[in-house]
Amino acid sequence: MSDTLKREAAAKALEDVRPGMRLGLGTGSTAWHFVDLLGARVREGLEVICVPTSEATDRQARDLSIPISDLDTLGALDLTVDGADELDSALNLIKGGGGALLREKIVAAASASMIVIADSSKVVETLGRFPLPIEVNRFGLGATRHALDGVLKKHGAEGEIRLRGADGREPFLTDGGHLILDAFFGRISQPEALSRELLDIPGVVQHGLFLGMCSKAYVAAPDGVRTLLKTN
Ligand SMILES: O=C(CO)[C@H](O)[C@H](O)COP(=O)(O)O
Repeated sequence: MSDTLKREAAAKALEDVRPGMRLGLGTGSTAWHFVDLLGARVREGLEVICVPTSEATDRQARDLSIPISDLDTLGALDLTVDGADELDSALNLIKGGGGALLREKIVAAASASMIVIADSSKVVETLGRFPLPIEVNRFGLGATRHALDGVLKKHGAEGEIRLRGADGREPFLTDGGHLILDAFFGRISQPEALSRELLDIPGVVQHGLFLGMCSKAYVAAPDGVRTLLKTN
């Protein structure tokens, strides 16, 4: 997606921000634009308090003098604005392409509402074309992979599981010091069941399926920004 479209979706989400809000700040190239635009509003006098979902967003927000706090202090948030790798018409999401899924899910779950900003290429009929990021503990990786293989098979996965960043280099480590396994499903026809089965594996810390968490999405296309609302 072009930076212009990312910025347009981000600008639309900024219209939902009210003075005094406790905000969750997402991670990724689309969320970057939201934080950038928010920084400009804060410079103009908007008062908000924010919890970033990654070290990268934390740095960006601090550089822009956006007031930062944490969930230990605030406990709950009013709104989180974040990007997504895929979203369907029920506003179920795949997230974690940037590796921040654990903090993103903790922050979104602590928020009264979550808005996703994305371009129309991220909208899919069925989730799963984008490889599902699964955050796992380093300990017992072989056993975790073995258990995951069984879950992938049961859910008719079209592809395999890949350790992120492992091609000849050190594997990618999340902000929490965990590994990411990317699982190539092709299509995920039973996301709720899959979510439960993944979380039943002890080595799985969290996965990138965000089900029923997003209340609204701003989807940018060359002919404008569409608003999608959660229906149920
Ligand atoms: O989940 C994420 C990071 O963990 C991102 O929100 C997702 O990867 C989308 O990123 P981008 O806006 O760069 O396409």
